[in-house]
Amino acid sequence: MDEYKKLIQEAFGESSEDSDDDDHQQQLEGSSTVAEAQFIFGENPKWERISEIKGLSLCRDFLIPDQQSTLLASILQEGWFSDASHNQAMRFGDLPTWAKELTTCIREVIQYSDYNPESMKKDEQEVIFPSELLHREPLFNQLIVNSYQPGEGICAHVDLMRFEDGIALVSLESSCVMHFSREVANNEKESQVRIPVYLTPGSLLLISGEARYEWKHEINRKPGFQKWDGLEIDQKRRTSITLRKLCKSE
Ligand SMILES: O=C(O)CCC(=O)C(=O)O
Ligand SMILES: [Fe+2]
Repeated sequence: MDEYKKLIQEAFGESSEDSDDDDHQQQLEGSSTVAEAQFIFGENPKWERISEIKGLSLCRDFLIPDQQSTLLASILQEGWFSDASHNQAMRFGDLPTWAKELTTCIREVIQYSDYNPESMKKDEQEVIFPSELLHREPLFNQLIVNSYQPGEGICAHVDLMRFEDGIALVSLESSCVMHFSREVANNEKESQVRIPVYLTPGSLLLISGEARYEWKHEINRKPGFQKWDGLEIDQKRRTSITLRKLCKSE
């Protein structure tokens, strides 16, 4: 992050870190620059490793509340969910401007976080997002927006093989617990390991490698599943954005 700050100061002078609400509001609307990324991510976006699952990284403070509102407004403006019976929208190829902007933000938050690939061992470098995936063009060309009403979830699944490795998931509105699960052989008996991941509004979850191919993920709304720190989550509407890249042969 220090390198990043130096870069911004060189390019835009000391005052480039000053920001007000208007600056925040504009981030997802216009084209992104290095300076803008600073406003979006605040000082130090922190990454959490989900230690049991290789290839799963969570950045809880990816979008500040103003950014979450702007992003949600852009989604609502698409009109996809104006009919209450619609709860999912899909786009392929040329994504809406706000989704391209979000993609730029995702690339930048990975590149400019405290995490420093040069000083890491090879296997640690894979923790956030493999660099060959981060530098592909486009990073993502498929988008799904899900709008979940209280009580709605998604069954355990591995994302389709028609999508490449490297998936990003941004959460808005109500928090939820996503469970990652897989079967393991234990003394010749199969058992299931299930790891809960708490997705708060504005968080970014990156899924690659083992997390993408060897673990299923689900949002189970049955009683007992939506609990965190012993407390039942107050479920309201939740909106999620999934960004992926289609395999070339498709
Ligand atoms: O809504 C979510 O957070 C997950 C969506 C998902 O798993 C998918 O679109 O494949
Ligand atoms: Fe999925």
